Amino acid sequence: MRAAEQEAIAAGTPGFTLMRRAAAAVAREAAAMAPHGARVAVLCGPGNNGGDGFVAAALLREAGYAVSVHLLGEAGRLKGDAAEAARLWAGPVEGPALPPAALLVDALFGIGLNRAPEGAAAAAIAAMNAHGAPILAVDVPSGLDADTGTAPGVAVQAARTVTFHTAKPGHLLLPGRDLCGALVVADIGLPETPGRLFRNATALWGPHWPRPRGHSHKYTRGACLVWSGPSLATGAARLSAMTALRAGAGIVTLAGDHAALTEHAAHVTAPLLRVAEMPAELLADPRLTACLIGPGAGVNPATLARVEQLLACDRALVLDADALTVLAGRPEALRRPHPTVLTPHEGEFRTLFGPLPGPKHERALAAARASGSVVILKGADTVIAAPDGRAAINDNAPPWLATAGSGDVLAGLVAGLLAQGMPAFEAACAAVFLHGAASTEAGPHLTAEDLPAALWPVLKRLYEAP
Ligand SMILES: NC(=O)C1=CN([C@@H]2O[C@H](COP(=O)(O)OP(=O)(O)OC[C@H]3O[C@@H](n4cnc5c(N)ncnc54)[C@H](OP(=O)(O)O)[C@@H]3O)[C@@H](O)[C@H]2O)[C@@H](O)CC1
Ligand SMILES: [K+]
Repeated sequence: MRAAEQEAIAAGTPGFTLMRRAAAAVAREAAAMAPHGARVAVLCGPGNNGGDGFVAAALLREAGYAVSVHLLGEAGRLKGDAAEAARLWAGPVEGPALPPAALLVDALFGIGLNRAPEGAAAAAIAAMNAHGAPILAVDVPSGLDADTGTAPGVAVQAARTVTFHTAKPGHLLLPGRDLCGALVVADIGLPETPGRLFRNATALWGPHWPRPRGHSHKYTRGACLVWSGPSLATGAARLSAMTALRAGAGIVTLAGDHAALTEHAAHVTAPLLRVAEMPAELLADPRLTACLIGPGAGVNPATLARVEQLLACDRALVLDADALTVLAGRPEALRRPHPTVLTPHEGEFRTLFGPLPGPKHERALAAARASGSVVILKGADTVIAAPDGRAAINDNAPPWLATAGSGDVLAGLVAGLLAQGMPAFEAACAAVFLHGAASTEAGPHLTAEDLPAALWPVLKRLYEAP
């Protein structure tokens, strides 16, 4: 953000012009939140976030709102663009105590927050939260660290946050995403800056989406092997297999012992069923393009032996659940010269990689580098990280996706896309995004069994997009 701002300024756009554009977006959002003419209280801080607040206040007053401006600190100590902004505000500048108002604009701290708010700053944030009016946060809810999504102390709970140019990690990672309320990203005319950290969206992986052609047959669409758990633990692999088929893999094989396959046979029709003791018995088939192991597998020496056999093969591989736990503390064992995707939740992640420091996307990146694998670190704010340094934060998962079996569906989705030759990072990002979109499609009270069906309309819409 700072680099984009510097580049724009160097190219001839004054910083104050950027501030005016930012403030115009703030005023636009405020007008959408408060009835025309209503009282709006704007709380400004000592830096340029406060500057945005001053300019927005002037614009809102011009538009007919009854605006009061409150400053934390002394007007005489404002510098640069913020000082210029304060001069634009012709009305009185009051202390931080807030009057009754229909809307509060939080322009206290933005991306310049550098420590936990204390004293008067903490009190001002607490007073905003206790006020009762909805809060529109400028750039970042004050107190939230835009780089990490964490709050070092007290933070504003906004109803809406308007940020500029692009979402920051703190808007997407929890608890930051919840503190933001609805997120609006406003264009302020900054140049595109090359980056390696993304918000997960169709544009990130759409160009790699595998589209079957007229001459496709089931084996050219990719063949996927899903290793089953034993009898009475087969449901997880079944969910994965059905989702891999739905994702477009031409053929999916469920493999395991006879008793397990008997259970599968009672439930599914499309997947092939193969009795096998070890994956190597099936890897001789050259048409097989991707394998998945872990759902329902069990944490035991047999699972470890099967995982090691699959790691040694030359197919794309997804390791989930128990297949990750059996490799506790040995991420280097995952290094292989073929596409590999790991799908740990926080507990499995810690077991495999140990405690890593830093925000979620940095921990996922460190794990991706340590394992040479694409890591999907699951949660309500799932992060996808690649060993080459790319990472994406996903924010489209509804809370009702937290249900038994949804992880098995995700693993199957990744495997189905890998089977079709999609590159690992893109396949992982697509799977996480579509998983969230399918849960939104299915709606509250979904069960994991609903997800493969809910994926169908979501996938069909992908093909309708230009
Ligand atoms: N970049 C861009 O392209 C654009 C940026 N724009 C806007 O500028 C904002 C960034 O402005 P910024 O850099 O001045 O930082 P900002 O968030 O105002 O905070 C710094 C001030 O807060 C203080 N302070 C910090 N923590 C504190 C604490 N815990 N408790 C108490 N004080 C604390 C800190 O004080 P100090 O550390 O010096 O004591 C300093 O005075 C950005 O979020 C966006 O709104 C737009 O106008 C358009 C284009
Ligand atoms: K703010």
